[in-house]
Amino acid sequence: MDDFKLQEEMPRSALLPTSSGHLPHPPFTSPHIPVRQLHLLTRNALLRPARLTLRDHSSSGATGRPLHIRHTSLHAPPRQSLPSMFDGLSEAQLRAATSSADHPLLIVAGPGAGKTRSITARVQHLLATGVPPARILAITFTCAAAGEMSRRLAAAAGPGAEAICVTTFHSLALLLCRQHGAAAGYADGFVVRTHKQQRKLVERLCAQRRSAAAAAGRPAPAEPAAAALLAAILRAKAQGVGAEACAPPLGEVYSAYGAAMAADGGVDLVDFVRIAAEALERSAAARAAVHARHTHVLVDELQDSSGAQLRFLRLLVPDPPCAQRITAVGDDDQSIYGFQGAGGGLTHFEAAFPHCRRVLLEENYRSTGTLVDAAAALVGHNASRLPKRMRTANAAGARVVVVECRDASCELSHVLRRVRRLVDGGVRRAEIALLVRTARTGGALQRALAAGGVPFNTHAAGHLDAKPVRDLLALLKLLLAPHDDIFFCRVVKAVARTRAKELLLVLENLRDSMDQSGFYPPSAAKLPLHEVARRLRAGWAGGDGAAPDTPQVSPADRKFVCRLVDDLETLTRRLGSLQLSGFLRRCIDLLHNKSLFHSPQSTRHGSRYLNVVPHRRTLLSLLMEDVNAFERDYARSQTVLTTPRPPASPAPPSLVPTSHAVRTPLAPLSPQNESLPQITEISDEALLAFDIDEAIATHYDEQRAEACEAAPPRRVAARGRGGCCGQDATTAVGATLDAAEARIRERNAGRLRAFLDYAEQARCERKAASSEVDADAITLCTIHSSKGLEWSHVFIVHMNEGECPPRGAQGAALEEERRIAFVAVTRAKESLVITHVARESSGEPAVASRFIAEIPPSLIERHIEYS
Ligand SMILES: Nc1ncnc2c1ncn2[C@@H]1O[C@H](COP(=O)(O)OP(=O)(O)OP(=O)(O)O)[C@@H](O)[C@H]1O
Repeated sequence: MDDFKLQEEMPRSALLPTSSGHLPHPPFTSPHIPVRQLHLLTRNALLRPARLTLRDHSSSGATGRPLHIRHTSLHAPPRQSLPSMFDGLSEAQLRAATSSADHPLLIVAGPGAGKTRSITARVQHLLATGVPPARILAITFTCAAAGEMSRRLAAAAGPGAEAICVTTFHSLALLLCRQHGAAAGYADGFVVRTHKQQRKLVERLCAQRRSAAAAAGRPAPAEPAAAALLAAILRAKAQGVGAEACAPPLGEVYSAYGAAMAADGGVDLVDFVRIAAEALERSAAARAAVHARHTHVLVDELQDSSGAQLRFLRLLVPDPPCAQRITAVGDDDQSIYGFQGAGGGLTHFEAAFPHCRRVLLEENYRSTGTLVDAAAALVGHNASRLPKRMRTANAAGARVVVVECRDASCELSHVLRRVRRLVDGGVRRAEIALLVRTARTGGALQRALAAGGVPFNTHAAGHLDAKPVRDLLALLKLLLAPHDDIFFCRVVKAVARTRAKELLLVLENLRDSMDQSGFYPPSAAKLPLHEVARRLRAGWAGGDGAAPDTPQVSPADRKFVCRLVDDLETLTRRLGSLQLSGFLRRCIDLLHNKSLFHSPQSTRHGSRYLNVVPHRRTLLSLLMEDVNAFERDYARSQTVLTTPRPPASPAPPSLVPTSHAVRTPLAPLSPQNESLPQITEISDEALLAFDIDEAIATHYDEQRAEACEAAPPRRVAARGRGGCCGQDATTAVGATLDAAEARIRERNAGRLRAFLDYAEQARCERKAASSEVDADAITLCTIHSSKGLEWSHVFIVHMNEGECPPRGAQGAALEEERRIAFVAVTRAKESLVITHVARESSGEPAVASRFIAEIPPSLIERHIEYS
């Protein structure tokens, strides 16, 4: 074979297809190369960032000879010669994937138009053009979407994709808050309040307002329910609207809510993004670090971003004249989180990045022609939307089946019959989905499916919502925030069970009396209950002054308090020595309901905690799946979101077991110890495998001897302690181990905090991890949870006025409801069945959803089912 060689230093962009899909004229030299080899060569150039020389191994053995490429053969731009990562992409998708990275790019696409595919191809394109994976930041809205994107990238781009930071808005903002929150006035140790805690706070504030009104002789203020007030506050926050801009009573409660959260050191999910944005706005150093770390940003599902998220996003990218390398993809017709303050993401993006280029993807690859037409007609009734024309080259397929059922029970049996018919006809259960607008209908369906023995998965399930898990999370939070009474009370309830209420009352009374007793140092602020317990325990043990006079504490309670305080201290110590999964198991051992972690997840019908039937996994195994998923993301986020470390130094003689890797040095030792081998910072992998208690117990003497051997004899002699195991050396090694333990504990605390943040976000998403999905089961989920997914056969159940849309929806709210219905319709690939009832369970006549009437009658096949 002739020798061929690529021109060295040729820009790889020269190998990329132009916007028309043609390969550009290449700056190659020399004669002949077969098209197949050219294809390979081009693909290699795209996939390998390094300079490329192709060698002929056919004749010359291992080293091979450099190959030269025939110039003319590259002129031919046949589609089949395009690199495989672009194979099958449409012209528009190709344009989206390969458009210049130096400009902001907005990909606007309809459902099933291949957004996910295009954004994955764009990442591949960036990698192929030499962008290091660690410089790429991909942001999604949910943990589940982030997991899906990671999987797709790994499948498409191989191991290199591991280093890409795929994260969610919340996770990224949280991490930046923890790292740079001080710039916005927030300490690292802030506590993330759960939704329930937020609601309770609003309830308390409302109660205070009522009491204040009663005390002043005024009538009680007329206020919406606490849940509605909280939703309004969170929505306003997400939209960047302050309390001062809201009318009473919302503005007043909002302002009191903010003050109470700040006093408490708590934040809610909306706060992260705001705090992170404020930190980036105020700290040029933080901004510079983020810009240097991530040169290319990609955002999926942009339509779901709120004003606060857009502001945050804008700060992740440098100002012009620097290149603004950001790509966002979204569909305004699928914006269904307006109730959380999202909306207008696409137009806001174009305003934030004025030089943004736009690519439109209109072809639907998912659904039949009939379904595409039905969906387009439905959403066409919305006034506020970007102009878009959905089309498909797919076959017309069957008409949409609309079934009017007598009532809810008739509807459920009808749906079940149709599902069975599909399965009996050979359809895989995994290809069927039942979509509902509300969890109430979902609960009824769940009961029907369970009673009918039909296996199903539900994306509304949440093992993180199970009580034992919430108890465990409270315990973990208490370890990180021992001053927090909310967590302490929950832990006491989880550990002491029936005695908890009385015991907490005793502790609260003791706290009140502490200042007067003289036994305890007076303090202006209330002592945290955990601190009260700790002081009691120390006093009873005779360690902290005289034993307190506490006749009101029964011997059993006293024993309980001592044990609890000791256990919490032990766990805090163990935090410095155990990997996360092991640590969680130790914590579970403390809870009275620990046996529940080892039994299969139970079913709770009819509530938002819908469940999977049959399900053999235990709560513990589900939790450990979360831990594993978290560990994968965390390890990656730590390497890609923090400042690069200096190169690893060779490991010195180790003071820890040799299996535990060691890296860069810790803070210098004190002068008298300086010649001892230094304990070094322990790597993440070592942290995972390292139990310092065990290490100290098992290896201390051995390590001490090693350390002393390593110390220069001059030093030991100078100390005059007569040998390598002298006091100085022992103290030095002990101090060094202490320092290492403290450092590991600090890092593990950071990891635990990040895990709690992760768990809270996953819980809020109310989405089961995809690993929970049973492959041979149909899917039952809310329409919101179905976003981004697709099935061959979809049922939308209970499409009635009052359900979809809910009662009273009008204007923007009605348009959002229509988009929700649109999302549901566009999940189907082949068939869609919509059911509604003629009579409510109360006996009242029911009305079919107006959205059904907005689908052209020619696309509908109607049935009536009253049997
Ligand atoms: N160029 C293409 N040729 C054939 N099939 C395609 C193409 N692009 C995408 N698809 C298929 O179309 C379906 C929808 O793709 P994808 O999930 O990426 O769309 P999407 O725009 O993210 O959809 P949605 O927003 O509705 O969730 C998938 O089954 C995908 O494999």
